[in-house]
Amino acid sequence: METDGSSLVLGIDVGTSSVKAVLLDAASGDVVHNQSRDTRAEVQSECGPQGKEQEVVQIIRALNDCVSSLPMESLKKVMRIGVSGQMHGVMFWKTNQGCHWINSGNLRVFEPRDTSYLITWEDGRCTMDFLASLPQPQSHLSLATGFGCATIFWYLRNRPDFLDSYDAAGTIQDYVVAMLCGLQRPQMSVHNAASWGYFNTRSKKWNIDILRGSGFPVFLLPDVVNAGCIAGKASYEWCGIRQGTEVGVALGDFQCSVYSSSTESTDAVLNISTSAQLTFSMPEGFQPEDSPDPAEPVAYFPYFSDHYLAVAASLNGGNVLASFITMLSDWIAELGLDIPVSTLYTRVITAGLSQHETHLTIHPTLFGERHIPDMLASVSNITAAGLSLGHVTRALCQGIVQNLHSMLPSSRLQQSGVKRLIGSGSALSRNEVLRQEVEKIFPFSIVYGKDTDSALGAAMAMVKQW
Ligand SMILES: Nc1ncnc2c1ncn2[C@@H]1O[C@H](COP(=O)(O)OP(=O)(O)O)[C@@H](O)[C@H]1O
Ligand SMILES: O=C(CO)[C@@H](O)[C@H](O)[C@H](O)[C@H](O)COP(=O)(O)O
Repeated sequence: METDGSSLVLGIDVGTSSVKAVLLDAASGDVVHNQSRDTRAEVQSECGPQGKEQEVVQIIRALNDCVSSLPMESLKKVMRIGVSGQMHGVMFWKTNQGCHWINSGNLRVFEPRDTSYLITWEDGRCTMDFLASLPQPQSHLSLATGFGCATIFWYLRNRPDFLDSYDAAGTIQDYVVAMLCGLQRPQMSVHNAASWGYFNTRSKKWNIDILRGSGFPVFLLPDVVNAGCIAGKASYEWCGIRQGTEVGVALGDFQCSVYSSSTESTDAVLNISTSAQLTFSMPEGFQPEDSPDPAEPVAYFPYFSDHYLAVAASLNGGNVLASFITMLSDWIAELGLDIPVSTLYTRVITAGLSQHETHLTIHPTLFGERHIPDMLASVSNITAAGLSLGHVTRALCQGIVQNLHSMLPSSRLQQSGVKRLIGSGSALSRNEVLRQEVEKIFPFSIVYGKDTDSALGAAMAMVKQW
């Protein structure tokens, strides 16, 4: 990218709990501003507690608010926009009718129109029996519940009328790019296509024949392009960013968190946000085995320039702590009291810090794991002396880190040449107990990034021409 010393790149991350935005000075590589907003978008799913859905209007309002709170004079200098977000999920809309552009104060913003909810990566509606009834993908990645194609198959088999209302689909971040650029057909990067299932990362093509043969609505599959490509230009001025600004195809959030934080090939990245991932980069030329082992906790996801990342992607990260806080908050309310959630986080973390060790053992897999969906959470070694808030918080944080470590142990990282661990994600940066547990278990030097890592990675990927 040509820079004149005043060019800024906007990076956005549409996460499961919050949206983040950073402004990166393309010439110096400095972050000049950043913002985040909680989305609070979760809605009841028609599938009951197994379903995990989010209100798209709520997410986009948080995004508009987050971006427009950046300084106006800086937004006017934005030359490119990079977008990342929560992978695997799917939402639906109608071509050319997915949003309307409105005035909000003196700014132009877009509002979703007649879209579905976003069915997220946390969605559990596809049982093992249901997944076993689907055609075998031709991909090195196993299919799991919460993956876009599995969710579309679920609608096809259980609510075919639902799909009749739509002719376009994508992840939430693909939707954002499609709306910003007014795309006729959504585009999807190989990062997000791989996260939907039924995608072959070697040929970079959907398993069209297999899908079509099972009656899958293949017209809903976005056009796939390489990560790092430009998807189009902003069709309107947005939050003060000028019309015509280039917008990159949406990227995966975990690839972007690695891109912003890992500087050496011998780095591993541990990201804890709503979910958690431990990942390192595979050497150039690495190609995964053609077919997956469903019991293997480490998967290989496409990165940039035909590289792969080995990743242990846990479904149990900050969401486990958030569930603990919700449980406490509900109990407190039932007892007739009221403590704000932010105060609960602070007090719980303070209590955990005062308890350095515990014999209490919490296996925290409230949400199962993709390689063992039926293994739920458990607590053991409970003694009367180990019931304080400090013991429980310490054991919970220890459990989250140990669970991830059991999926990708230090020994395997060392054998792969890892020498340093980079910690990222706001659940980690805001929780010292979690950081202490990371430092106890991993025998590497550890460096912490900032909580806008994926948004920063999305911006950095747009500075570099892939
Ligand atoms: N006040 C807080 N203090 C510490 N941790 C928090 C606080 N609020 C939320 N969290 C943690 O941060 C997680 C969400 O992180 P975030 O980076 O916003 O997620 P995402 O990138 O998935 O949108 C929550 O699941 C929770 O564990
Ligand atoms: O499952 C994977 C990768 O396979 C995930 O880790 C991937 O990064 C997803 O986007 C996350 O689960 C959601 O990200 P976040 O909102 O927790 O940051």
